[in-house]
Amino acid sequence: MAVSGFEGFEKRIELQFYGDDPVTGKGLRLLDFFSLEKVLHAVQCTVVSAVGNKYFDSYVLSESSLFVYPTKIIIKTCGTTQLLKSVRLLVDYAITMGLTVCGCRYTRGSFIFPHAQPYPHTSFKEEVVYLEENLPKSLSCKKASVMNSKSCYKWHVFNACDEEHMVVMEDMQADDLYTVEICMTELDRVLAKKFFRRFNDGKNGDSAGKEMTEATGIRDVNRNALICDYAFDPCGYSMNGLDGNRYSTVHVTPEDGFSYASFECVGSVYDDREELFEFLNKVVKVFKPAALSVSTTCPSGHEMWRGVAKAIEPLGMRLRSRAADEFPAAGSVVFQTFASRQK
Ligand SMILES: C[S@+](CC[C@H](N)C(=O)[O-])C[C@H]1O[C@@H](n2cnc3c(N)ncnc32)[C@H](O)[C@@H]1O
Repeated sequence: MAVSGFEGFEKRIELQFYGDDPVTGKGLRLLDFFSLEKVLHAVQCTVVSAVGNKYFDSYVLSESSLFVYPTKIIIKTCGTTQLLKSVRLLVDYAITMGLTVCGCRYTRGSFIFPHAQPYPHTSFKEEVVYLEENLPKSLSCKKASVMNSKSCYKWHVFNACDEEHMVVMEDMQADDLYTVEICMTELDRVLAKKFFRRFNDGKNGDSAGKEMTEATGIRDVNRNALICDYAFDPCGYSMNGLDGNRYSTVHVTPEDGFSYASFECVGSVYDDREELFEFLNKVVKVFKPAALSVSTTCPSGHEMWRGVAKAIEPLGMRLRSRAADEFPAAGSVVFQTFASRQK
């Protein structure tokens, strides 16, 4: 942990591949655990809990989460982890499995303790240079952007894709997927206390995690999800939810002074949107943050951000800023920030 406090804001990378054997259809899910551990060792985190289903494997990490699909991998890490060190290793492992990387998306908010971040996370510029040096040259359609807000929190996005597969990727986007990433700070103190373990509770990380999932209301966000949860000692909480081929994930740093919680989920733009808006509404109620940002990534033209704002505003949150940008193959990213009306 940094001398100052724990950095809750996560770094997130998503790598997309092609070349999966249609017979097994397992792709990256066949990567052995030893190799995954090597990747995580480079990033400086470990697996604390894991569960998979028919569609993907999910891992709760000592610093956030990892999701492995046949042709997609998503790693989200917080603290002072060196997430980008995973890129070269993953691309190389994938080659040995007959898979080729064709897309990369890196996103993060603004760190609370930027000076505690190690290379290559010392600045966004450094991160972009590092990504460009470690991704294959074939990912030539690139764009890096810092999306501003009225507060000190900004949204950093780097996107790269292979020109040859851009059409395929755009088709895949067109068929559907959105990602919603919420970052909450200055959590309600009473609610944040629920993410502290009781002294000598006689539980382990898994059983204490289960208890927190129920006691905090996180279990009610999506009752259909299979949940893999973990409570850290003396405080902190992480969970992955699996609902068919969709994941959701929650991470909590409850310490006063740098409290932070995040929620992320994926889905199809053709799903029932009311369900998503209900999830968002329930999650924000679990934390009642003073400040919140939401980044919505989806195929251009779907305007999911409108409903996202409508779900959050009735919870005593006022929209402070909105920024939008377009990225090759990834579609449109809309970054919205909100502040509690009570502040
Ligand atoms: C890993 S969790 C959740 C991460 C998430 N990105 C976040 O900060 O919201 C981080 C919380 O767990 C606490 N924690 C306790 N032991 C930890 C450990 N061994 N590794 C990482 N975090 C730990 C931290 O102090 C912090 O409150």
